[in-house]
Amino acid sequence: MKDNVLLRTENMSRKYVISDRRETEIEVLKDINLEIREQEFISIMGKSGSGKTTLLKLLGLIDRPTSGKLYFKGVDSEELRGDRLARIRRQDMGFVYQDYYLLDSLSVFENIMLPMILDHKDDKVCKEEAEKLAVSFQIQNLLGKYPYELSGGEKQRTAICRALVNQPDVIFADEPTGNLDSRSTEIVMDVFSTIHSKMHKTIIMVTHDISVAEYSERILYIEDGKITEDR
Ligand SMILES: Nc1ncnc2c1ncn2[C@@H]1O[C@H](COP(=O)(O)OP(=O)(O)OP(=O)(O)O)[C@@H](O)[C@H]1O
Repeated sequence: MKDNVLLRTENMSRKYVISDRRETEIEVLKDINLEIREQEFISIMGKSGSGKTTLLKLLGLIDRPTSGKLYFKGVDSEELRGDRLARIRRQDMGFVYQDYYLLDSLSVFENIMLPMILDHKDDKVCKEEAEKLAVSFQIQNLLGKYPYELSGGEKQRTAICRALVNQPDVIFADEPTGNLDSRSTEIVMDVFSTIHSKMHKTIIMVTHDISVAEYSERILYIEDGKITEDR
């Protein structure tokens, strides 16, 4: 529901140990305090290596903080493990990446349905939901094609349909326009705007492109692992 807190962090940090001779520790995220509400559209910006993807992975429960707290819908992420964590990631969250990660051996239709198939949903329901999304994002004429036959923008719209098919609350996107030309970027960002304004999803997106970030309502800037601006 709009305005409910979806994700909250308290002094969340992430260190990595680099396996050189001295086992050097680097602190990639430092004491992040953040509240993200349902139905917000947020961009995370910052220089290369500033910690954007690390933050996205922590918020998407792919990685874990090394200290501090992260709460998803009020539940301490430390309590989320095993089947419960896998279910949340499959059903409550959708992921979109710069490189699409579509399976070339499956058709566009099968790629979109994949998360539902993995969730053992009814065949007819899978097909209906995938078709509905394909129509919404104007790729219904591509359903029988294979990913290697698509343009970058078409691949990304397929990946977005796949991320939405289980009707998640939140979409995490890591540089979703990073491989696209300006025309395809515009089409894909219009899709994200629709997902936000008409489908009422929360969107958390990493981008280094300010014109892409301007589609969102809130921009977080990260510098050396700290949030330096939140506007
Ligand atoms: N698994 C890991 N082990 C060790 N260091 C890591 C690991 N993952 C990331 N890092 C380091 O953490 C820092 C932040 O990485 P991150 O990928 O979050 O940056 P980013 O802001 O997304 O960068 P880019 O814009 O280049 O993708 C970098 O210095 C990176 O080398």
